[in-house]
Amino acid sequence: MTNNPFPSGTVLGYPRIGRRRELKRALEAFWAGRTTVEELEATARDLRLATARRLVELGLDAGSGAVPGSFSFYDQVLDVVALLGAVPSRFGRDAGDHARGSRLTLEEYFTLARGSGEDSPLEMTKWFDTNYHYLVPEIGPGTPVRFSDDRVVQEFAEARDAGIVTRPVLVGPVTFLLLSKAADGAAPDFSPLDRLPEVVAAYGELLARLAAAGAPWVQLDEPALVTDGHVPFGEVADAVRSAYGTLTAPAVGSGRPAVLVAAPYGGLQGERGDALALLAGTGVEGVALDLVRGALPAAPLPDLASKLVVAGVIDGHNVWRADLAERLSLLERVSELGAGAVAVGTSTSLLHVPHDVDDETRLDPALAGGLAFADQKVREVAVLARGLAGGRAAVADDLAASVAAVAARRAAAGVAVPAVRERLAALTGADLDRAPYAERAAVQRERLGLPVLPTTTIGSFPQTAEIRAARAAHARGELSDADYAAAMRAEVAHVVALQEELGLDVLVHGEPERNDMVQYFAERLDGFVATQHGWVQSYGSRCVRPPVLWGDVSRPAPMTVEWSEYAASLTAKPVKGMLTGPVTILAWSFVRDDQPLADTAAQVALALRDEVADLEQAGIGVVQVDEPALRELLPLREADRPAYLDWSVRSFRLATAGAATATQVHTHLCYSEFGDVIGAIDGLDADVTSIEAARSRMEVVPELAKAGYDRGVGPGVYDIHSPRVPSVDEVAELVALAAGAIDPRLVWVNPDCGLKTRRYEETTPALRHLVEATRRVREQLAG
Ligand SMILES: Nc1nc2c(c(=O)[nH]1)N[C@@H](CNc1ccc(C(=O)N[C@@H](CCC(=O)N[C@@H](CCC(=O)N[C@@H](CCC(=O)O)C(=O)O)C(=O)O)C(=O)O)cc1)CN2
Ligand code: MET
Ligand SMILES: [Zn+2]
Repeated sequence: MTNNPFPSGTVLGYPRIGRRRELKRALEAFWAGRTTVEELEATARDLRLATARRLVELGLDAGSGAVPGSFSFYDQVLDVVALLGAVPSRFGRDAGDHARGSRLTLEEYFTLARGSGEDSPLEMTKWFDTNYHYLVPEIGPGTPVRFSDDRVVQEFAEARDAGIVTRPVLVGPVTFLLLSKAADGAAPDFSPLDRLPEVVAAYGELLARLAAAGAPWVQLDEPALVTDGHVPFGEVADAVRSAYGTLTAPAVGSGRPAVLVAAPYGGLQGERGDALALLAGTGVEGVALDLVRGALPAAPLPDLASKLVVAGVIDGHNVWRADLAERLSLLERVSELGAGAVAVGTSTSLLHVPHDVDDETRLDPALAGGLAFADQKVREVAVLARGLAGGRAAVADDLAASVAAVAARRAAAGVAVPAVRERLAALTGADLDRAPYAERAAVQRERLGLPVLPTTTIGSFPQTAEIRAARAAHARGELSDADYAAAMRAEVAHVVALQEELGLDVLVHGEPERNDMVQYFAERLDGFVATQHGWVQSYGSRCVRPPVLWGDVSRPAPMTVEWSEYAASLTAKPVKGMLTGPVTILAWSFVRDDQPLADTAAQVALALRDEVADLEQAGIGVVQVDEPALRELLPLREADRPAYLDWSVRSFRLATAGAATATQVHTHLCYSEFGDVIGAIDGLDADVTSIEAARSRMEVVPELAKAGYDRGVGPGVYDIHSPRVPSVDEVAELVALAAGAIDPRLVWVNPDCGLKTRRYEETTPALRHLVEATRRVREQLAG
């Protein structure tokens, strides 16, 4: 190959939720039974075509496969489950349907994602180091696997008929199986990778059909290749050779599209092995490299001579406008690698960024000028592609404008605030330490007077339609500040009364006033700005609006005190103040890239430290600092992990170590495989840690005990991600299991996570069962 097939450049994927969250609304209307499946399909088709046309309008070629076909109704990993018909047996799919290779209905597809009745859905977990969640496939020796779904082909044909030749994007077979878990009941030595040949055969069938439909390219995403995971590199390498050897072998079918393997989220050349050399040695026609997170390969690779390299020089994961002159220099160095052709691309799919900065009419123009959301990034790609082909002179004005924008951002007022920097510089090790735990525990026991197995919740109570409507009306100016505050106080009073009635021990105010646990704080801290329309998909139809952390962070005024204080005034029981921790605030924001994350985290931590002090001043004796994203930011490469764990733990301690000995500090972690961070959990030095545990049947508790953890622990006793109400027996069994795995005096009883996405219909009985189950286990322990 000597010609660049994508002279306009390309992007690895594009947001699919819609500029105004059209897909979210269509999905939720369908799930609620308000619309038909035909209406949902029609909305999705309109969205796909509008997206393809927009990408062409922004500069991508319409005829070559430069436009990615990256739509999904729910999740791209679930899409491969559907492609393979790999439905776990508990969903009771008809074997005849599978044998005929018939497509899952959309209803069946959504049942896998959301469960139904007593059927729990597939587990959900974090997609690499992002705030996107995918559904975890369950693959056993007997799980059906065959080509079952031609949706990808239909979507290609639909765009083709509208005049746009797209490049279908799918998760690749190796990553799919590495992200799968072994189905329940599989032998201990079974690995999902054992099913690679059948999975690859199904992809082969898909490729043949895409070729027949006229697709010149297909993109297979293999981000697992940029991580140091639990499967040894040698096994991964064998899988890659086998999968891509088979898929590109001349013998397959009547033809196939050219294959582009994309490796977003990091570099392919790891300490355990070189996955770039590995891919270069296969028959794939192209490799897409993440040159934002990953380094440029140090030496030319002869095997690339016949291949396309898509150089991912535009950051798909953050929102800063690029210095295009500097990016063009990087592209010129990519050209020296000896590849057959170099096309300009993004480092990752644009799934992680909002649609369009131009929608943000309320942003300070100085800041807006430094931002690039998805649409701006497509334009950046197109400019670089013209620069690469035609030389710098061809795009001189664009280069100059980008350089000026980056310089202006760096120099803007508020980016470096001397008072914030001086405070940071004056910190010492003593600022990270509290009194020894034994001393704290004794004083806190005295102060709080809690029973054994204290019960509590993780913070939020249901965000009802009324709460959201009130906030929306307030934002539109239709509800005054005073009326909005009164409505939220009424909600707090209701939540406190409910907890009293249920008999919980440590109460919360319920967080009704928070639109989101990160955005709420960002809106109250200097150095951040929130967006109006900057929605990003988190999972399924759920979205977040990550704030932009652009400057030095400080706290102009207390952020949460009035709410906690009000809740405490309504009850004699302890009320837990509720803050989001520094690592999570960073992880769920778009963060400045001009200083180490550790420094940014420390600034956020200092603001939280002041908030903790103000809560204490107001008489609050228990403060929870949530760090659900602690595991999420864990670097994908082993070598980078110790430094991360060091700064992240320090930032949490900086936020909390100012607390008095008598103040009980809690933290909360969820969405985690905790094995890799057990040491860090201990290092946080919180008095109590609540942690997701129900789906894994408390297995984290013995792990903590084994690691010598000897402070309070609240393993979640029921999964809040499903509407299912757990029975008293079920909860009692889990509480007893936890109390048997660690000193029962350390055990707290709570749900797995906050209740904001649930309804009261489920929440009230579930918590009633939790309290009753705890009462039973207390009796057993006493007797
Ligand atoms: N940032 C973040 N990341 C996280 C989590 C989290 O809580 N926050 N939790 C984990 C799981 N992820 C989640 C992500 C989103 C939601 C979620 O519930 N999102 C809501 C939006 C939450 C929000 O921002 N709400 C705002 C805006 C709500 C809204 O859409 N309002 C309507 C108007 C409503 C009306 O008029 O009635 C509109 O703007 O159109 C508010 O309450 O103020 C949704 O998609 O529906 C839950 C979990 C991990 N990552
Ligand atoms: N305090 C927060 C809540 O209950 C913690 C959520 S962790 C994603 O919603
Ligand atoms: Zn949580």
